[in-house]
Order: sequence, then C-alpha cells, then structure tokens
Amino acid sequence: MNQDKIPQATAKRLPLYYRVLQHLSESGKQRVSSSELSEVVKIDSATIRRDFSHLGALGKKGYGYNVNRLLSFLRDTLNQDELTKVMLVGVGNLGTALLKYNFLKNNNMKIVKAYDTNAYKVGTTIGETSIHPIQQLATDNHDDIAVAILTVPADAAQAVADVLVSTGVSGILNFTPVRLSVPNDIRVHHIDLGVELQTLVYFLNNYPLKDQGGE
Ligand SMILES: NC(=O)c1ccc[n+]([C@@H]2O[C@H](COP(=O)([O-])OP(=O)(O)OC[C@H]3O[C@@H](n4cnc5c(N)ncnc54)[C@H](O)[C@@H]3O)[C@@H](O)[C@H]2O)c1
Repeated sequence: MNQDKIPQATAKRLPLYYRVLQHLSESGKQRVSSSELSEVVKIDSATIRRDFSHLGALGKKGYGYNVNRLLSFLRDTLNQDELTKVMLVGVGNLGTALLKYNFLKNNNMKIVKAYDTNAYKVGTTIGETSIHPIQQLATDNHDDIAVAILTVPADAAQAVADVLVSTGVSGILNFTPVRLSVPNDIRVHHIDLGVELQTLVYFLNNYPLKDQGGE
C-alpha cells in the first residue's frame, strides 16, 4: 500500500475509524456497513467508503466490510503494531493530565519522558513517566522519539520549540497559544481548546442539529 496516496483529510480520520472498529471487533461484530459506521462516527457514508478505498479496502454490496480485515488495513497504515514513543515538555495542569492518560490502551503511544523547569517536579514520576530537568532536553538522546507534546507557558513556547527541533523530533503537538516558527520539515499541529469551544458554540447557534433533515 502506498501511503503517499492517502489524502491528508483521510489520514486524519483514520485513528477515529480505528478506535471505533476496535470496539466493534471487541464486541464480536464481524462485519459493518458504511452507513452503520456513519451513524457512529458522524461522517457521511460516501466519505467513509472513499476513505476505505484509499486503504485498498473495498466493501461488498449487501455485506459491508469485514471488521477484522479493515482493522488490519488500518493497523498497517497507522503503524499500530509499533509503539510510538512521545516526549512532553511542561508538566503543569495540562501536561500532568496528559501524563496521567493512558495513550497505550487505544493508540499504542506512550509518553516516555517529560521535562520541566520546576525543581519540585523534576525527579518525580507521574503515571509511569519520570520528569527530567529542562536543561537535559538538549543533551539527552532522543533517537527513538519523533513526536513531542508542548505544554509550557506561552512565553517559553518558542524557545522550547527551538530546542525540540534541535533534538531531531519531526512533529510537535502544540497546546500553547503561540504560532511556532519551525523549519519546513517539522510538522506542528496546534490544539486550541478555546477555538474548538468557540466553533462548537457557533455551530450550535447557526446549525442546530434538530433542524437537519427537518421539513
Ligand atoms: N490549547 C489549549 O486548549 C490549552 C488549554 C489550556 C492551556 N493551554 C496552554 O497550555 C500551556 C500549559 O498550560 P497549563 O495550564 O498546563 O500551565 P501551567 O502553568 O500549569 O504549566 C506549565 C508548566 O511548564 C513548566 N515550564 C515553564 N517554563 C518552562 C520551560 N522553559 N521549559 C519546560 N517547562 C517549563 C512549568 O514549570 C509548569 O510546570 C499554556 O501555554 C496554556 O496557554 C492550552
């Protein structure tokens, strides 16, 4: 399978499909139609069929998709058999919550180390992750880590991002409000809960669900 051919919009939906199909498989379901999946993931069934065709998975009319086969396509594409190691910088409110979350269960990812400036936090462990002094971020070996989560205060974000880039990570999940400047070959995904909330409220006000499909 050539992953270059999977459009980015499709790639973004794959982890969601994976999670839902995992639940279906665990509950003993062997086949599923695109319209059944559509009900669960709230994505229209034509998009789902197109997404799956990019994976090389074609459903059969009247049968749908074989759940375990789909899961194996997704596992290959998402590298689910391989543990993805992640590091986190900034062990405050948000960072602590993320360290306590078990990414291993559904996503086969693990935050393996964390860094902070606070002497009271350094040397402690949250979940299974130990917290190291920020000074070591630049000197530690991060060969097996491609992704970092950034949860430092805004005024420290760019400086920490610069160090992260020098460590060789290729992706940063940025929770800070700062638009980071990074080289072109580093991918930054920005998560802004404020914007997400605002968007939700806008949709509630302008596109109430009860109006959809009404007379
Ligand atoms: N994107 C969102 O939806 C969202 C929601 C809440 C918070 N935030 C942002 O996430 C970030 C963290 O928020 P919080 O509430 O957890 O803050 P916090 O103040 O509780 O935690 C920040 C942590 O970073 C550490 N820190 C400070 N400077 C550092 C540096 N140079 N290197 C390493 N660690 C450093 C601090 O010691 C502290 O432990 C902030 O930028 C905040 O604006 C984003």
